[in-house]
Amino acid sequence: MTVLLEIEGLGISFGGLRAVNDVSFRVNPGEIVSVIGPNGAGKTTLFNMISGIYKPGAGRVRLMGEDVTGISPHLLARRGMSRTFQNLQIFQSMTVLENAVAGYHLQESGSVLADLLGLPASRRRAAAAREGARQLLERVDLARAAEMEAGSLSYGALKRLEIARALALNPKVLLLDEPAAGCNAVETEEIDHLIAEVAASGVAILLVEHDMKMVMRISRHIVVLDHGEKIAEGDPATVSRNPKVIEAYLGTQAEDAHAHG
Ligand SMILES: Nc1ncnc2c1ncn2[C@@H]1O[C@H](COP(=O)(O)OP(=O)(O)OP(=O)(O)O)[C@@H](O)[C@H]1O
Repeated sequence: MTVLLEIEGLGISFGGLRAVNDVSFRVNPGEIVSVIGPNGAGKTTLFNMISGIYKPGAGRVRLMGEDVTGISPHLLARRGMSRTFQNLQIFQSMTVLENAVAGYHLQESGSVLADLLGLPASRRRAAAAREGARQLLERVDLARAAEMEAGSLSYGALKRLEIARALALNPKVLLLDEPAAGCNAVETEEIDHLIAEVAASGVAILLVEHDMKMVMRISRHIVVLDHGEKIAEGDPATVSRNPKVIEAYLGTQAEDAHAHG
């Protein structure tokens, strides 16, 4: 089977702090892999290295076998990796449809001048983007909200809109940064279904998520970080029984209790 995303020995330091050290794992087509770990474990930093926001100090990122280490996020998007952000990147005063259309801009190779002049090729591109965006909204169950202002959507719907926008690039690999953060149980379940459906279409999904129930429910494979190191990986049942994992989580609870008590 083709490995879609391969992380090998990834590491980075900030000043003297090793935020991530020697982390390796793979994500295959159709797989949902989650990265978990206590606060400050290095999850966001790892994500930022994979998605080209930080240049790794060590290690390689391979996308469909090609070395893409340190390539900028928009070039990665064109090569088949797209991501969502923990803090929503939705344009609140635009309509839901316009937000979905915005997802197509990264894909466009035509010139800005051609767009300004309204040349036939750019008009065709705009029409295709609108049509694609409508289909995406169907897929994330937001078709009926297409003409609404994005700012008026519920939080769960906004999260689905953000996933729709990432899907506009037709990614092979999708990185989701806390897709269920701030969502209630019903919204989380809707996002669960959407992620499972996207994975079933063959996309490799990597997610960082604090909602442990969701992680255990939907992940095929879990990578556990603590203090920047990979301390365990495996299927949900194996990982949740691992003494190192239990200790890492209980350890932070004890530190928190100490800090607050
Ligand atoms: N830009 C930065 N400069 C300096 N230190 C950083 C930077 N980004 C992260 N760190 C440090 O690196 C470590 C890992 O942080 P990171 O945010 O990746 O953890 P996390 O697992 O995502 O945490 P959380 O669950 O709280 O989001 C922490 O000690 C953090 O303080």
